[in-house]
Amino acid sequence: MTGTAMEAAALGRRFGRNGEWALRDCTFRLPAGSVCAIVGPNGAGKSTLLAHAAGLLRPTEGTLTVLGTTPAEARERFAYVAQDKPLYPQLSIAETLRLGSELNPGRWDRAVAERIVADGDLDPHTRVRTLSGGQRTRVALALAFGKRPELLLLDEPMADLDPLARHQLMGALMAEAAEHGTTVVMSSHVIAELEDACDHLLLIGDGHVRLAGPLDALLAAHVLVTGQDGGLDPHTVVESRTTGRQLTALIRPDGPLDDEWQTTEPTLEELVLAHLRSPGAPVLTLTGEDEDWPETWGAAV
Ligand SMILES: Nc1ncnc2c1ncn2[C@@H]1O[C@H](COP(=O)(O)OP(=O)(O)OP(=O)(O)O)[C@@H](O)[C@H]1O
Repeated sequence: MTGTAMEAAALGRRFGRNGEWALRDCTFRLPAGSVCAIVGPNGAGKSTLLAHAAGLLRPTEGTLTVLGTTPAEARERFAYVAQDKPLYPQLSIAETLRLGSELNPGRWDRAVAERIVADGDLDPHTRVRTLSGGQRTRVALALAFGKRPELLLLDEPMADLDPLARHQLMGALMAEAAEHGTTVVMSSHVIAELEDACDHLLLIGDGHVRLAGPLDALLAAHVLVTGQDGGLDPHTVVESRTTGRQLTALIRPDGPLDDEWQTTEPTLEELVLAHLRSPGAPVLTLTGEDEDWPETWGAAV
């Protein structure tokens, strides 16, 4: 078993004594070195989860550890880029990076931070307050990368970047993860950009973990079936639609399928959209360490 980058056990968080639960009963484990996408609808709890991992919020119940310890103790070993990318507006980019270097003595990678800024054609003397949203994101990512963290926590990092910048920074992110074994955990609503980049998925809905595990295993545990509207027992149906007598469904097979079904493996987008449209579908958590998988077709828990 590889090391663990993040582990939640029955994690729950409510805002206010009688407030709604933003997260409830969340249990998952993320191996070190993985690149994990956190997806889910607006208000699902993605930012709340990342803020707990960054040590900015305390659980109401349960636990969340990062890099094998508490977020407070791991503080120097991870970097967190919040959704609103807070930076000091009065500083220039160069001063911002210098601050990054002073706050991270012994681990600051000046070259990597400066390269990310230069790739965006940004003049280091520009004041942060005059930058566009996407340019601020680039500086925030430069600060995070420069820290040379073991774990990068990114809350919708690509949301305000143009397609070219998004592609280039995503590439930089992947190269970083591959070269240094950095674990990356990022929330995103842009599913298409996650498919090639991520190897783990955490789908959160209404504060609960709905899908968790290695992407390959989660995809392989599902099948898109098309055929005459017949029974799908004993398989688990995540979502089904009928047009005339034709039925299309995303299922989790519980054994071999009848020959009359046409089957394909879903794309990540199909998997995520089907679960978003069917919030009542049973939870599926795969560890990737089940040796007899996929013969057992995964274990629904
Ligand atoms: N400081 C807070 N006080 C009260 N409720 C909060 C607070 N922060 C978040 N919440 C609530 O917790 C729930 C989860 O919010 P969160 O920001 O984690 O969702 P999200 O999945 O990141 O959403 P989005 O995709 O819109 O960014 C929401 O119902 C939200 O209203």
